[in-house]
Amino acid sequence: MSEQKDKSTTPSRKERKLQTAKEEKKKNRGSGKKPAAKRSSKPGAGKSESNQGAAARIADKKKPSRRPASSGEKRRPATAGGERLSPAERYEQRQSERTAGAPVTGSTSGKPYAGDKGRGPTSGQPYAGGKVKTARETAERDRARTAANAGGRKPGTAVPAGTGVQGLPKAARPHSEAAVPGKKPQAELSGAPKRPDPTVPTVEAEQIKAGDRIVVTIKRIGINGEGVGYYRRKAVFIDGAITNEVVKAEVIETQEKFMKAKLMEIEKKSPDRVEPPCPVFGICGGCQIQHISYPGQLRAKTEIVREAFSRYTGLNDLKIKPMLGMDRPWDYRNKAQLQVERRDVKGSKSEIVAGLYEIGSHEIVDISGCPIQHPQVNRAIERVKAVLGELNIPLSKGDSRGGRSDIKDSGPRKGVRTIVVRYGFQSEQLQVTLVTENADIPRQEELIERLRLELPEMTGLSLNVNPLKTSLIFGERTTSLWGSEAMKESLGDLEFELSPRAFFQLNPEQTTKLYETIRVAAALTGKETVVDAYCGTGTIGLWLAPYAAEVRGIEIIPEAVEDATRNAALNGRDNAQFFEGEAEDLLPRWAKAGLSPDVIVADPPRTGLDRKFLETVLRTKPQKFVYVSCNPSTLAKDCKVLLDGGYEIQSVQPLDMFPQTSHVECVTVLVKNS
Ligand SMILES: C[S@@+](CC[C@H](N)C(=O)[O-])C[C@H]1O[C@@H](n2cnc3c(N)ncnc32)[C@H](O)[C@@H]1O
Repeated sequence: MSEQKDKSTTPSRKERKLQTAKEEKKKNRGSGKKPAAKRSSKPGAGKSESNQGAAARIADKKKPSRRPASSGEKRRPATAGGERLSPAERYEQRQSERTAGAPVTGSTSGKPYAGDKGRGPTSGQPYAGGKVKTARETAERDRARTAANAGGRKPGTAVPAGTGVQGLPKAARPHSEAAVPGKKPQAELSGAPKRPDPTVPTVEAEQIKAGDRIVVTIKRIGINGEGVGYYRRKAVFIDGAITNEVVKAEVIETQEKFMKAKLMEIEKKSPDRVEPPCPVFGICGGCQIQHISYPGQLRAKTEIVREAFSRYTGLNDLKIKPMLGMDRPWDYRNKAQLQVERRDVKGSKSEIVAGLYEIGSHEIVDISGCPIQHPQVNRAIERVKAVLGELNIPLSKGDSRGGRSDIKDSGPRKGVRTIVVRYGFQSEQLQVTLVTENADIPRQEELIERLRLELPEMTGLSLNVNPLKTSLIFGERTTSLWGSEAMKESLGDLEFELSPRAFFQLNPEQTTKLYETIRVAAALTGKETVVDAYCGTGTIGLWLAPYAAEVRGIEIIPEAVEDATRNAALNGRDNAQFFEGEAEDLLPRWAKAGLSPDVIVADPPRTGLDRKFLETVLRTKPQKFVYVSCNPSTLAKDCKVLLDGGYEIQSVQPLDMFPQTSHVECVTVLVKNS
């Protein structure tokens, strides 16, 4: 009994320790200090209080967000250059800097190139214009997904994000610098397949599974802007990695001939790496290579062209002319086609979001203030959004009255699905087209009145009806709601009228360089018959007409052909005629009827030339074939057919029509073998 009493009144050693800790906690409460027991259990115990405080501040600074990281969320530490942050984290970090009133980093407004600092807003305002909430949501979801993926790896190969290859058990390390201390990581050698080092444990490419981590040296930039390296001769595609970088990446997909991997860490950073200025870079699918300096982009694109020709034609030492770039590779797009959605916002009614689909999904990413679109285009999009919201015009997405396209059987889809805005850099005219599921838009008079008031530069408002669930923006039917359906724009000495559905090059500054390159390449003497295939509104044909005997254009969109015919008259080019039809159908018919063009210029969509069209070229044998292409792969494949059919390549001139994206335009001249 007494013993029992003693036991209950005399604290045990464990209880005493607990009591001391409790007392210390109580003492420290208010001062913010951690209990000594806790402090001493950490490495670095014994540091002075001021050191502890400094360490805590640095850690705080490194937090990309002011929001506390949710439990279970794993954060990769940011290096000084920020290169370990995912785009979503980078976005969040920048957002918190901006909210804190810090200047927007990297503004080189008015300077040539983005330089190594990237580019801030030319207008001196943040890009997102305060309308970044939706992008932030997407960024958060992206981070949550990353955290979820990190938790779902297989035991044995799983390593927490940030631990890199060293976190793998030795046997599972595919290319581990830890495998043989002091040795160069084998993966650094992996790009150039060399004899395997027998002292390094190796894992064959076939054994690699999703979730494994590998170290790869990036050899080049691929056609979609991804870094391309090799793991034991197998190609690895890694988004966000740059040529000559050594990166740690987590495999996300394995196929027989290639793997896809996610960039985890950069071991050796390229001097071409810059901070992408756009907050939604890496989330929105619009740009792919904002993280590469502009000179680096031009080099990468030249390599894309070289690689395509080498792969598809076998021409390994083809001479490619120096890329024609821009002095200021921003604000260049004269047109935006953005999907719209009405979203609920806590505490207020709803907001309208306009943007592009997130990479690999049907979620719209808000791209307000897009840095590659002309500021007038951005401004017009904001105004149209505001008016649609103010008048409560039904939208096809996220609008219960119209049915929701993202919810099955939620009713018919009715309402605006896309806003299309095109701005004339020379004419300063603005064309606005709303693409809807049906032509039945309510409050049309008010809509016209409000838009005219908000956008005095608007010269035409049209409605295009596209009821189909398709990736094509426009439907067949366009009606003018107000003003002139076609807008005016000029290039060089030429004036053009452009209907809403008609193609017009997106980058006017580069377009004049493109057309001049074609003119010089065609080297016309005034005697030639020229075919302008895939002619759009007749721009190339009309550019060449003064130097040719006759120009015939072919175009599939009827309104564009009408524009081209009007444009010929407008510019007094009476030796140019334009025809509606498919190039692969009309050219053979003309050839059959006896037409024998001296020069054919073809500027097809990304899919390239139709086989029937190519066969007709080989049959009619023009002296010169000028191939204008925005897709090096289809260009090179089609050139192979022409090379095999008796042509040779005279010149390849790449041109940067789409800075910050991986797209590249090329003018390739083929001549008949003598
Ligand atoms: C890349 S754009 C070039 C337009 C024009 N050359 C220019 O510089 O503005 C391609 C054009 O080909 C048209 N097109 C697409 N498929 C076609 C086909 N099978 N036959 C004729 N034209 C076609 C498109 O409507 C578009 O106007």
